Amino acid sequence: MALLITNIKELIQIRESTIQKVSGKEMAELPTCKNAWLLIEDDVIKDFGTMDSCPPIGSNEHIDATGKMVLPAWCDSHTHLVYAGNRVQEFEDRINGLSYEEIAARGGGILNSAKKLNETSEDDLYNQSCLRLEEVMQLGTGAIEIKSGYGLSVAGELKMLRVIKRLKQAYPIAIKATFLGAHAFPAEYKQNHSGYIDLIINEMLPQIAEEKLADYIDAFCETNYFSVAETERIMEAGNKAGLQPKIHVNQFTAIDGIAACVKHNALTVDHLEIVEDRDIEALKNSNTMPVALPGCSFFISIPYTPARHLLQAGLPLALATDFNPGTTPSGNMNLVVAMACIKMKMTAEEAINAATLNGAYAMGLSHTHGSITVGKKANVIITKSIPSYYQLPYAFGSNIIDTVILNGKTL
Ligand SMILES: N=CN[C@@H](CCC(=O)O)C(=O)O
Ligand SMILES: [Zn+2]
Repeated sequence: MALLITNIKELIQIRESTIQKVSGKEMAELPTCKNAWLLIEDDVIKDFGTMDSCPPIGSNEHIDATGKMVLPAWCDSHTHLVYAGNRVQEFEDRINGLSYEEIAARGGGILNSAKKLNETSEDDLYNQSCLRLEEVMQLGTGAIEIKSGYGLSVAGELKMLRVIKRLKQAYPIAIKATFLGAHAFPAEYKQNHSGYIDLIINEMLPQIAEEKLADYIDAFCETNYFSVAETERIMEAGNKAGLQPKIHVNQFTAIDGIAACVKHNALTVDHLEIVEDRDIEALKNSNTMPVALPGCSFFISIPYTPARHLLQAGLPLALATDFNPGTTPSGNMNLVVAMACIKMKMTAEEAINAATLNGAYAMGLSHTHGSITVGKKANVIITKSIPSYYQLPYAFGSNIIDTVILNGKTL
């Protein structure tokens, strides 16, 4: 089954397969091809070029993309899309003056979501999660990471990860699962941190590894959550079980967690709203990808990740949504790209690189996703007729998407 897209005004993010991520100054370059065609065969990109070399339409399915642009589907490397219910009440409390930390200290926040999740059946949780996944696919996301972390009990964490497994089997989007048992300490372990970490390492992890339910391991390394030493225990155990770390760190405070993450070969360090020079030094010459989550900064009014400092230091950066009920109830990568340009002063080229190729790297998927490359998955967005790709951040909030194609099939 082949699909030929012709007369593409601009084919965006065309790369050789050897490029797995872009860093520093390289992020300002977004290779494109004007007046282009793209041939998709089954679920992969077969070839592309300029219209003067366009193959005949013949028996291929055909889309005429006159005036429209084509880019790789978004790669959202950090979400908590599987959750039960919502936290609208806390949103109202914050409007009325409480901070995220104050709400968490009163037993709200992550523990509130954990209570709801443990009272929800697996089927109900799956059905709620399907709706969110379908929504983000329509918004152009073609690869996504989903975390556990609202179970905080053996049964709850396994329930979340089994739901993620069912989503993987049911949808054409690429999904990576991350085990986030170390998201918060359940109330009964508040005075017994090592007891809860023992539960994670000795009870949860072996079952998760046995059932192959997770690809990565995560922890919330933060003041009042998991200390650097506690996070190191989690990372060590994860690495031993074959789960590479992807860690929440530097969201509210800088406590030298980033250096520890690099030491333990973390694939990503995520949030980084508060970054010290020593954090940047720790990331230099490492394979660890920093991930910014501007939707979280926007929603709970905290600083934005200092993208310009990271890029000036020659580091790469990925952008993701952080879709979750507490700090970011939105999985819209288009809005994330716009916020990165508007609030973090990233150029559209940098933001698109961060939300595609570098996002794919942040899920270990850059060999198959994140760029228009012969042999990669045919996951593309066809835009509406737009004057330039700057329309995306400029007309923030407008829907510029005409068609989403995942694994070669139109949604
Ligand atoms: N910071 C930790 N975890 C989530 C928020 C979780 C919640 O509030 O439910 C985040 O990435 O922002
Ligand atoms: Zn998160």
